[in-house]
Amino acid sequence: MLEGEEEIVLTEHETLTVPVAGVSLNLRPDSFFQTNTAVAEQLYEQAADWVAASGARTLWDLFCGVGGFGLSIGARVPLQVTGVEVAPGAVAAARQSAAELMARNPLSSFDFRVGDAATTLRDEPLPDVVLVNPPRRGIGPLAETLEVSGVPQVVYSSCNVESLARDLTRMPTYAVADARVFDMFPQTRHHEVLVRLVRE
Ligand SMILES: C[S@@+](CC[C@H](N)C(=O)[O-])C[C@H]1O[C@@H](n2cnc3c(N)ncnc32)[C@H](O)[C@@H]1O
Repeated sequence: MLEGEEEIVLTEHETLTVPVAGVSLNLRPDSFFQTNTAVAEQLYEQAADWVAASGARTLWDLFCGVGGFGLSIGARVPLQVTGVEVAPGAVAAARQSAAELMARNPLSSFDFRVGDAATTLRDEPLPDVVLVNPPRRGIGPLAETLEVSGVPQVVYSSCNVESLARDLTRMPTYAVADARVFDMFPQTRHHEVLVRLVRE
């Protein structure tokens, strides 16, 4: 703000609340959020269907952003959810949403941490399902880590089929059990793909 200018406060709220798939997500200016809320809801619900059917009790939500996957799945399925995200503002938003969800629906527990998805949980007991939703570059070295980990199931949400295909070649002991395409970016050549991988 320049000297002499008057500060105009548009809102006292620090977050924008968006209802998606049974949860109220808190968004901040410095946090990623899916560009198409209606399609994000379908994406989160499909992931929740797969996790519910698997009988999982523990879930890692890696590259969790403001927690959309973990919170919406945990709102439907009793789970211990651990989320990891590199952006501190997004983690603060996820923690706020988790506290609000648990106050009205204490079905699951949530632990959102700031850190690198590839390394933050390396000393923790493995979960039943790892969900990954990386940036366009894909999961990189985390593919090899998952390959040797023994995690029975991975749900991979990707906005770039090229990096998805590259990452899957690094995880040969996983077979694609289900896959679904989402028109997240209408009238572009881009789309979101959700894949369920099971260890053979
Ligand atoms: C495609 S967004 C997914 C966000 C979230 N899953 C959702 O549904 O809104 C990818 C996220 O990964 C985060 N990220 C990028 N590199 C990371 C890393 N090395 N470790 C953890 N998170 C990372 C970004 O900040 C971004 O929030």
